[in-house]
Amino acid sequence: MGTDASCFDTTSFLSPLASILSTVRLVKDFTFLLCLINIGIGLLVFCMHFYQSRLSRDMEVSLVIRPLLSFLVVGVLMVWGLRILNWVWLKPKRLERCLRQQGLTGNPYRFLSGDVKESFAMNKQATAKPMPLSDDIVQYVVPFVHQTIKHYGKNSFMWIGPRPRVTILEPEEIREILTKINDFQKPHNNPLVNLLVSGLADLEGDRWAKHRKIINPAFHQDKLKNMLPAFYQSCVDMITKWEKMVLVKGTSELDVWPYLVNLTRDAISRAAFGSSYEEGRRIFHLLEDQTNLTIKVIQSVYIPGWRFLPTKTNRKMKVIDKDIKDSLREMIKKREMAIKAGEVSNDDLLGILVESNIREIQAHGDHKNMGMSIEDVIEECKLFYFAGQETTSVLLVWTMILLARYPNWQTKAREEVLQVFGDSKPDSDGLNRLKVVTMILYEVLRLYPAVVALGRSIPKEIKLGKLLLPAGSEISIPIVLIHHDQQLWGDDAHEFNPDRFSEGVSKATKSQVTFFPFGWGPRICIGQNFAMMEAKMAIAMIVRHFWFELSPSYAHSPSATITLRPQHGAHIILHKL
Ligand code: HEM
Repeated sequence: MGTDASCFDTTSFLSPLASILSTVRLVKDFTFLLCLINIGIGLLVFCMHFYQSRLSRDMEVSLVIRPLLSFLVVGVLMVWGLRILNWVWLKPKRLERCLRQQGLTGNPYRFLSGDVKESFAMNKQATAKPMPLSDDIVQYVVPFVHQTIKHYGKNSFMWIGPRPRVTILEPEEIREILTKINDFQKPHNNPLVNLLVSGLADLEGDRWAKHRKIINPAFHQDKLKNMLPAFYQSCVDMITKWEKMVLVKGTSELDVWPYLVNLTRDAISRAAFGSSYEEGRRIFHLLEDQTNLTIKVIQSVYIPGWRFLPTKTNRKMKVIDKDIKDSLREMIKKREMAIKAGEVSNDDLLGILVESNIREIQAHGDHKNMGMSIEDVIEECKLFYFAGQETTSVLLVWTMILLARYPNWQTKAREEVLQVFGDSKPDSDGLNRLKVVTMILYEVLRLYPAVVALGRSIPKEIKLGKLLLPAGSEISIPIVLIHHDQQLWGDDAHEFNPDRFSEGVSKATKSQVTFFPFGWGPRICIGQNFAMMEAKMAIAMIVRHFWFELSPSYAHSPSATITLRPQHGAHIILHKL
């Protein structure tokens, strides 16, 4: 599924969201936090007075209780005060000293908000109007990171509120961070984001390993083959709509973005829930409503515990959450029973996941703890939607935009597709043989990575190259910057040139970690083959049916809002072939 506010240094897949949200709210939240503390103190004092008066009236109280109560209150206040002081000032200053002593530079710590305000302002300015039609997007997509590196150099850090975040650009260090997953963990700053997504992308340690092991089989290449009909049907539905549009004049102008979003939503609904597709779709719609509500809540105010208050939105969210969980629980139970009774073939993600879970439990002598609980499976199903849907639609939309801008590559893709499939239905062998289409998709992922940055937290002091990173600091790996680095990719780093992948990824990267749109190491995206298969199917079907070009009304504005979306859509003119 942000770092500086704009760039979504994320942590988990969804951490882009987490980071943005946490940074946005920070300043406002502190005010609210103080209010809460004040109210708490008020209540405490009131209770004290109440007790004191009762005690003195009723029992002519002992002189022991009064000082004891006062002592208790003062003690609690002092502990809280110190904790807050440490959080907002002492700790950030200590971390800052530690980083500066090692030669890292960045803005001085600004009370509580750090670089957040500036970062947001720059982001707002960068997306206020469309950028020129070029693929040199870094300064528009992550303006604050770009400016920080320009000003302070590559060894720099920035402030996400009171947390310093060190930017890492060296491929060897990136390799180390993404390999040592227990030392460099996903940031878990915002509990509200867990309302939306938990599961694999958010777990650590043994629980992560257990879930990954059980979920892995669902994404094996041989299982993905069985999901092709789901991808195919979703593409046919979209192409049929487009064909109707071009029927009369042979050409039509449209914003393809919402159609591609719909395509990937349909594809994941079918692939995840197969026969229960309609119910799956309903759940995904509920999840979408839930996402919007959560974003609204988090962006306006964040108070610890706020989500438990019975506000209108909170109540609505709870109803949706219950609806989603009840439906998923019902579906999962039915599946479990059917699988145990040997009734269904398990071609969809849910079936394979449930089956793999049952196998894991049986392999450990029916020990339920060795598998995932129903609640765990529910969270993983929700995650498939989040992690898998938006990212893939982003890949497709930038592919269409770039192929519209580079008709020579569109022609090459079409020629290859026609040569491999002719008029027949794309199958998995054929999709695996699409070399040009694969090169194009890689180059799109290089220039426009759906996830623009990864984030990691440092739970314990750790050495990284020459640096000794203090516990409590964070790391940002700005994927988009590394993908556009001229020292790593050559002078044409900002240009669309799929040829650079003609001999595969290892050759193009010289086996360095310089291309990692799906992450890298043990926590690499579990759905990358799923996404690539779906994207190849969609692009193959589109280029076979249509020739397309950019509409004059297209406004180029890549914007890192959760993922790297086209802010003003993707206006394309379709021509029937
Ligand atoms: C173009 C499409 C996609 C892109 C660019 C993408 C990108 C990523 C990235 C960068 C990560 C690593 C995050 C990190 O290390 O902090 C990730 C993790 C993950 N992705 Fe994807 N993803 C895509 C499609 C999918 C799909 C289709 C699914 C599932 C249906 C999926 C499920 C996941 C999961 C579960 C994780 C967490 C893995 C773990 O922590 O073990 N992704 N993805």
